[in-house]
Amino acid sequence: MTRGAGMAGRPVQPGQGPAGPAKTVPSAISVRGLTKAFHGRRVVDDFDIEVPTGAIYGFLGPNGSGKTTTIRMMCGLLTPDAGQGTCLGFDILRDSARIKAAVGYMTQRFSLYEDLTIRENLDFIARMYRLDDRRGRVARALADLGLADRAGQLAGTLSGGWKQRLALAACMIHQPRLLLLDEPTAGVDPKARRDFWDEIRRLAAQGVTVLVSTHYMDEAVQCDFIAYIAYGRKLIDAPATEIPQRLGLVTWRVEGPAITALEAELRARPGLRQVARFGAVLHVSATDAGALDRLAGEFAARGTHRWQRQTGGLEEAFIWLMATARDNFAAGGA
Ligand SMILES: Nc1ncnc2c1ncn2[C@@H]1O[C@H](COP(=O)(O)OP(=O)(O)OP(=O)(O)O)[C@@H](O)[C@H]1O
Repeated sequence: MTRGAGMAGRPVQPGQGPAGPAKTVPSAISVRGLTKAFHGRRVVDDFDIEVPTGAIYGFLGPNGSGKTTTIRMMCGLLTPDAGQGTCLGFDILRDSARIKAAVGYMTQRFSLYEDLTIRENLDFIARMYRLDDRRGRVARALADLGLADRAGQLAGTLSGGWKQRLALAACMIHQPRLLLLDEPTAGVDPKARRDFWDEIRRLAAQGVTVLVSTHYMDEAVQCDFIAYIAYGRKLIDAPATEIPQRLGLVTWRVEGPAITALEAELRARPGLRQVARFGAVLHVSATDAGALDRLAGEFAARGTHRWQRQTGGLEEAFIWLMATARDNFAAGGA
């Protein structure tokens, strides 16, 4: 699935063969068999992926599962022990300098100068990249992200949400075609999160491909595709909307009085199931549809609560995945 109909017919990238009219857009990333070991321990194992141009691709998984290492290898920032592929049409093993020049990287921590103004920070980054028309680029970056009115403000005095906007503006100033986001909205208020993701969607619609490494549901639900990684292996890789179905997750929605007491009772019942609270409603999910349907039937027969079977959503799937995985730092392996 390629986001943004306007993308069709973009020229084929170098290394992908001759550009002809109306060619389909090549994948932004196409890698096979990526493997990496540190100190004899394999932290990424035989990783394959195709990332469509303009997609927002989420990388989920427990701490230490290999998400960052995988992303760094795909973008030519780290050399794999084995495997091959292309990123933005460049060979990940041979052309890492060209890939790096086309990638914007937004880390979790604010890494700009707090005692420089917004404009000075952007100008500094533009100098680092030795960009032409610095003044124009900085002005456009300020305007695009709604920062023009605040250009003279010291970066250190900005709120979390504005700092994040500035960080995004800074990592887009060289107009990268691939954006790497590492838990980009951690610790940012909900309104700023939404604004941030609106901006990311706008960039994706223009053809910027976005890779997001995250532990947060709010960020996962913004992604078009999700790859779930544990112990260095990709366990699931699918369009976000298909993830619940891939897990085989069935969900019952429960409404009614004294929902907290019911939640406790359901949690106390043996069997592998998930009870997630969404306000005054419970979502009870499991992969064993038969067992869950019997449980729902038994509780519904009491007549105290309304039980409705529904298709599992990404929220339930995300909670399921994160709950079943432990941190992977201590994982053994070859
Ligand atoms: N340069 C390195 N040298 C040695 N070990 C490393 C190095 N980089 C990563 N590791 C180890 O590789 C494993 C995978 O790390 P990685 O950062 O890729 O995981 P992650 O899924 O991104 O984790 P997190 O969600 O905590 O950021 C971890 O056990 C980590 O300690």
